[in-house]
Amino acid sequence: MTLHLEKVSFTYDHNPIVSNFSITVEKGEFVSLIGKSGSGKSTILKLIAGLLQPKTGQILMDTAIPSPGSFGYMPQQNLLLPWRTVLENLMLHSEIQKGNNYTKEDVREWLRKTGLAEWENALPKQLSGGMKQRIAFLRTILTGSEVLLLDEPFGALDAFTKRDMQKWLLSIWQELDKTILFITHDLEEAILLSDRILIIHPQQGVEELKVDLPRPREAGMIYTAEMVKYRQELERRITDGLD
Ligand SMILES: Nc1ncnc2c1ncn2[C@@H]1O[C@H](COP(=O)(O)OP(=O)(O)OP(=O)(O)O)[C@@H](O)[C@H]1O
Repeated sequence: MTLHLEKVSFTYDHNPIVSNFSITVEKGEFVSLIGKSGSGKSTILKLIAGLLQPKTGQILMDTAIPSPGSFGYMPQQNLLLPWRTVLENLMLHSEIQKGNNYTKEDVREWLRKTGLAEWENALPKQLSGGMKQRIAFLRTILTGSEVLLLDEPFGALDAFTKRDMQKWLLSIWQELDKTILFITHDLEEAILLSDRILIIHPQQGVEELKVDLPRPREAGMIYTAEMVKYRQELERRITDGLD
């Protein structure tokens, strides 16, 4: 299904944060949102997730109002419950989300597939930052939603862990056939992961850059001349704003 945001606007305390914002995201696309701090990226994801209501405009899946289960939202903080093991954290949606029943065995299968089986009984405090983000991402997948909304999932990780996570995420996404909207401040990350990058200009709108690099993407691509060209183009567009 195709996600449409049509002339969506939102204000906090009468301050316009998102103005007349329109985008279309096709099923299975990987789309990144970048823009200066405070440009409204997190607000846009929260509007799509249904955590905030647009003041005007509408959000549609094809032509219908999305159902509550359409989106899996991963906020900036991973929000794993500290008293629950990895397995118990991953069972959460099966326990609380009507119509989304999966078993512990299903979760174990996911943990095996994603190389995390040995962490099943660990508590969040025993996990590294990267490992916590992997579990939080798995939990987002287990919502069963077609569209995953990921708010800067790797922002707090060191460069090496980040590289591992990007590879891991791409390998899972290639299997999944899910749509991903991904916020990042890291231009290389946006280019390496995305089919398209949306550059958010506060109050002015959105620009788009299509990334025509072949898939599967390899980490080594960040050293290519093409990557440098995309990077320069992005930097220019973020800094210049819209005419
Ligand atoms: N709960 C809130 N109440 C009032 N203003 C808010 C609230 N949350 C965010 N804002 C304001 O809305 C604007 C957009 O915030 P948002 O978090 O969407 O930006 P962002 O582009 O995701 O920023 P960053 O890249 O720093 O995460 C900012 O000016 C912020 O101060």
